[in-house]
Amino acid sequence: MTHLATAHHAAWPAAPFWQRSLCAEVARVAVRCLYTELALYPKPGLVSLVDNGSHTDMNAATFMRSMFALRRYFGAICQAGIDGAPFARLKQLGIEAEKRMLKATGGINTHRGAIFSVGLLCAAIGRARAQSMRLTPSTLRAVLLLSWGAELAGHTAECGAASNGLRAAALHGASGAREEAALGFPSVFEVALPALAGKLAAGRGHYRARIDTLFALMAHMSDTNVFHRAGSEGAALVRERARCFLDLGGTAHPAWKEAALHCHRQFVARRISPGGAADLLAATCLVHSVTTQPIP
Ligand SMILES: CC(C)(COP(=O)(O)OP(=O)(O)OC[C@H]1O[C@@H](n2cnc3c(N)ncnc32)[C@H](O[C@H]2O[C@H](COP(=O)(O)OP(=O)(O)OP(=O)(O)O)[C@@H](O)[C@H]2O)[C@@H]1O)[C@@H](O)C(=O)NCCC(=O)NCCS
Ligand SMILES: Nc1ncnc2[nH]cnc12
Repeated sequence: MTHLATAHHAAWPAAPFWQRSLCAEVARVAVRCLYTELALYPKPGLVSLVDNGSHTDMNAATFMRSMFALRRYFGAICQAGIDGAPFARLKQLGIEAEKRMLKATGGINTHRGAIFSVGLLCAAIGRARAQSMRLTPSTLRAVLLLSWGAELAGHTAECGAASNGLRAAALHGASGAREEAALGFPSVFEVALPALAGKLAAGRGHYRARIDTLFALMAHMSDTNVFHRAGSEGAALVRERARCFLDLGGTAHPAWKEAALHCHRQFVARRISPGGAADLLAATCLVHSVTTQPIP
């Protein structure tokens, strides 16, 4: 049994064995997906094991410390889903996780969005399994919205909160993580997951399929990180460059890596960092993993 599973089993001795096993596995897969995202390269503007992208305040080690700090959170929020916990409980777990993230990173925001998006999907996995539902993309999306859709809709207009995402919404009319969740993660279930599954089915391999999926997310979604850092012009550039990459065949093009590296340099020169797309890539990999590979 992995260290994480042992630790999880020790943390929740009261839960039935199947719940402890599920939560330990979901936590393992969630952290693996965050690492998969970090390790992917080239990833325009984003931190990887190769360089820090558009960031001066964080690097791969910062993200690794953050992932380690979150290793139990994803299991705990999956357990909350199993228990049928209300949104308020999920939010409490997320806020506690944010504090652990900030302590581990010295105050740097590496995964606030992932704590929210990946956390919610871990809760949906737990809820679906507690109701003996097969883990399919449609059942996970339905469980998410049926269980917490009303509260997520209310969360989009949280008054009093100050955040880059809410400022981007006010300044640019951008939608962000809140709206994405309230709609049941359309960028994941309607764009990224079909892209990932399609590229894998086409024999593209996991590495290139993930690159194409990241560009599909950048071409489609409203990323408040981009609006916050580079305004509407920056957001338009991200969409245009991503669509151009995909229109030329994505990673099927023989010079795809040079094109992606050029895009990376362009974004770094403008301090553009599509952190939301990075989070939803990790979320997509999580959903793909649990819906295509049986969880013990
Ligand atoms: C719901 C919250 C995430 C709050 O959202 P809000 O938009 O109000 O606040 P932000 O602080 O701006 O967080 C949004 C983060 O979500 C990611 N994101 C952006 N657009 C989207 C999108 N369309 N869909 C999904 N996710 C999106 C993105 O997160 C990633 O980027 C951050 C790192 O990049 P960086 O540029 O460094 O970001 P900053 O440090 O903010 O900017 P600089 O100062 O460096 O320039 C990192 O967070 C990545 O994860 C956005 O940043 C959430 O805070 C909330 O309400 N939580 C409640 C508790 C909870 O989580 N509960 C769990 C279950 S309910
Ligand atoms: N690799 C990454 N670089 C910058 N911001 C991110 N947010 C989530 N993953 C990220």
